[in-house]
Amino acid sequence: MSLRYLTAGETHGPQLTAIIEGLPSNLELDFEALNFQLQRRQKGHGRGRRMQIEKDTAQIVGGVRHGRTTGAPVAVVVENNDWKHWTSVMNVEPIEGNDEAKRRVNRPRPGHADLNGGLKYNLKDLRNVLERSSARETAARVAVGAIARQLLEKFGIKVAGHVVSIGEVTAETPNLPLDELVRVTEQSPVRVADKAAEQRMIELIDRTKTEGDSIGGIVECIIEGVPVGLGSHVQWDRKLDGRIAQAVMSINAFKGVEIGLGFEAAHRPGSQVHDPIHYDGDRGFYRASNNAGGFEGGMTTGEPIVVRGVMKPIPTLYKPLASVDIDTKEPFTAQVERSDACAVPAASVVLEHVVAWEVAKAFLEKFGGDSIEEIEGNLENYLRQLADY
Ligand SMILES: Cc1cc2nc3c(=O)[nH]c(=O)nc-3n(C[C@H](O)[C@H](O)[C@H](O)COP(=O)(O)O)c2cc1C
Ligand SMILES: C=C(O[C@@H]1CC(C(=O)O)=C[C@@H](OP(=O)(O)O)[C@H]1O)C(=O)O
Repeated sequence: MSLRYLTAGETHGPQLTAIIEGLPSNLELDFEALNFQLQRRQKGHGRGRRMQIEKDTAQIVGGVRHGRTTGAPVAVVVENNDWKHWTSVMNVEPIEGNDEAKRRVNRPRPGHADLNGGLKYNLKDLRNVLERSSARETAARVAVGAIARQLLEKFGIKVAGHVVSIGEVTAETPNLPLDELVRVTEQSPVRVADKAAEQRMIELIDRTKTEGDSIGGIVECIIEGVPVGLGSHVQWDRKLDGRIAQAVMSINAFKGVEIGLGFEAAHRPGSQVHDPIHYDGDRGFYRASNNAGGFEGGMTTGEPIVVRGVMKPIPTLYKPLASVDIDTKEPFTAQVERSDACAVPAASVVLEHVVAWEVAKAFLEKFGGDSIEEIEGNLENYLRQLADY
């Protein structure tokens, strides 16, 4: 059985729940590291008041004993602290005249899931759509991805992420070793290593917020230490770059994805795109450049995986756009719900974890076994085969 997960839960409900199936036994989990990733997702300049209410921590309520996976499904819960402020809104049906009716959503926000979800599911209170379409769900996905990340780390695979740009402000990306990039960007409120760009990004976010507007950006994830040959060229749905692209596009508000050079490849001749092949007795086959971002033929090349995602500006605007009241069909401005002005730094953490999940899944497809020890043996055999090639 391949690795899979589902999440459930509303943004203002009691909790988010995730069930992961297909993890091997004997994976030692570092709960502190898991919660550290959840807390990283909450940070970043431009987020709204909700992030001061939440202190995300994961409770593992199945599949783990004595700090190690047992091979059974792993169940993870992240509680919503905000639930206590929303119990009546969530539990009492809004009817004309009651307090809950004031929180009914009937003026869909352009750019959010409100109108499509209301029409599709025949829901007259668009809160029923909002509650699940909210990116609160990405807390559950980071919890799940953080477990996948620990599996990868067990085999020497490292994951990092950072912000490339916010609006028109682009950060210089210094050529730092991965650990150093992680350390430096972690201290930045906008997750960049470029101090001048950081300042301009902060000013841009503040200005945008004051104007009642929102702003998006570009985030990047890098994964190092991946062996050659994860994914496969033989079938469309086994191409790992394609699977990563789907995962990235599934993040709320992500509207584009690039691997390696990405869209820039369209502007260059082949001689300035493809990565020449070299061989060294110690390293084996390697590339001096990595324009391919770690993929050829849907398979990893052994070079770092480099994935970029584009986040559109947040849909909820404090100066709302034109909308239509779904009751009267009269023109109205869109509903204003509490909102972030910019969540690009947080989104970089989500990106890391959805990509880590896909890589872990492909890793288990290739080296899978029911226990960590069995996987270690399978990986060792494969590395020997590569060395003898
Ligand atoms: C970390 C994160 C935080 C977000 N915060 C908000 C927010 O506060 N307000 C909002 O309207 N949208 C927010 N979004 C974006 C919406 O969830 C998203 O636009 C919506 O679900 C519609 O989906 P789509 O943009 O992918 O079409 C956030 C997205 C992410 C990744
Ligand atoms: C709760 C989170 O993000 C939320 C994502 C979100 C949306 O519409 O996507 C809207 C806001 O919800 P609220 O109105 O409750 O503040 C964000 O805070 C989170 O990231 O944990």
